[in-house]
Amino acid sequence: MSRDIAAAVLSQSGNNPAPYADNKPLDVKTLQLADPKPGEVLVRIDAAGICHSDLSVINGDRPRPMPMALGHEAAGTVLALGDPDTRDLAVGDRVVLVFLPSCGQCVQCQSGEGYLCPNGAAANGKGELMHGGSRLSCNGETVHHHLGVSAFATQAVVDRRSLVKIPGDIPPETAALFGCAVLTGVGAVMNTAAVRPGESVLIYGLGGVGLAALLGALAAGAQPVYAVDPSPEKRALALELGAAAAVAPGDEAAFTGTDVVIETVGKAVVLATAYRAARRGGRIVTVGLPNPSENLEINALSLVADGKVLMGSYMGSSIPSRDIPRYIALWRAGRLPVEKLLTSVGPLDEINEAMDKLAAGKAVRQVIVPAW
Ligand SMILES: NC(=O)c1ccc[n+]([C@@H]2O[C@H](COP(=O)([O-])OP(=O)(O)OC[C@H]3O[C@@H](n4cnc5c(N)ncnc54)[C@H](O)[C@@H]3O)[C@@H](O)[C@H]2O)c1
Ligand SMILES: [Zn+2]
Ligand SMILES: [Zn+2]
Repeated sequence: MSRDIAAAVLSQSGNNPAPYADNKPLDVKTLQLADPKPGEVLVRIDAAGICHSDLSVINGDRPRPMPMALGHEAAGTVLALGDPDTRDLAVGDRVVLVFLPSCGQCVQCQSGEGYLCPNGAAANGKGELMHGGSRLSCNGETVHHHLGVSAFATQAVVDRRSLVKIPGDIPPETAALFGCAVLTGVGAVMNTAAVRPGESVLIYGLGGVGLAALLGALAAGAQPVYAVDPSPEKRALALELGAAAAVAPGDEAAFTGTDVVIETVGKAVVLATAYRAARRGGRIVTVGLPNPSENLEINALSLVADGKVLMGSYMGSSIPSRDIPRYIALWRAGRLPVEKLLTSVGPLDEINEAMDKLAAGKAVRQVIVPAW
């Protein structure tokens, strides 16, 4: 059995330069979605955020098999379970979708590092689900899943391990952000860097991920928190959220000597600058996903003589089933006001215009409501 859904599909990547609004690389069309297999779940997508990683598939920075139904940051409602004996999830449950399912069996999963699960990463790279293959097609042609999720759609079939159950009272537009921006940005601060109260933090890039990192740093008691971004509007938002200062790239000299530097831009040259900005003995966490052709140039001696610690952070080094409830608790206490990262809420058929805004740096998190 399969059902018809509406989804935003990319058929060719790397040759779709902005402006997306004129070019319309994403085609909103009808796809066939197969039944969930055992271990999989059919979900109605209630809200889906647009992340730079979606844009990176379109512009070719993240090469993926085509065609692909994009979207990976979402909140939804369980419609059906592939395995009727499932005890930890029921029809009607509200869920957040996460962009890397972990197998639970590999060395990384057994070491509490499911965010590095090679089996989840391999499935994501192939555009398939963990049990193999795709559940999406268009008139008989296979359509690939994006990061095991494909959320710019009215419904999705995903692995059980891509879902975290959440309380039913959180507005879907806010809940969606917990799936990527919050998990990644807050996790980079709290898990990867393990920021302690009173430490100074400098953040490069004030998109959804960088501003979530800023909120996470403040919630962790960091003091002061500085921010760098070329956009005056985003710098103003950072100040409103509690940054001590926010400057344009090139003007951050006054902040050098920070304890922790978080890079959320996705360019190797920015990471090199971020590396230099950390104090001797400081920690630099890199979150941005640059084009795979980019290499990092840092002074090799400095790494030793300055005792700096350079760390990569995928999915905020998170255990989603542990961390999403923690971040929701902080949100409820008013200490992680992630809804302030919402720029707009709109329908699926305006997705190209929304991508255009993201590419132009004019939005933080735009959320699509597929059933608009
Ligand atoms: N590691 C992970 O698990 C993970 C998860 C999600 C996203 N990402 C990556 O994180 C990055 C950020 O994602 P996002 O959705 O927040 O993107 P975004 O486009 O919303 O934000 C990027 C920001 O960087 C700013 N910027 C550009 N050049 C800059 C410079 N020289 N100095 C400082 N700021 C600069 C832009 O103005 C923009 O505000 C992307 O590369 C994305 O692919 C990584
Ligand atoms: Zn993302
Ligand atoms: Zn694993």
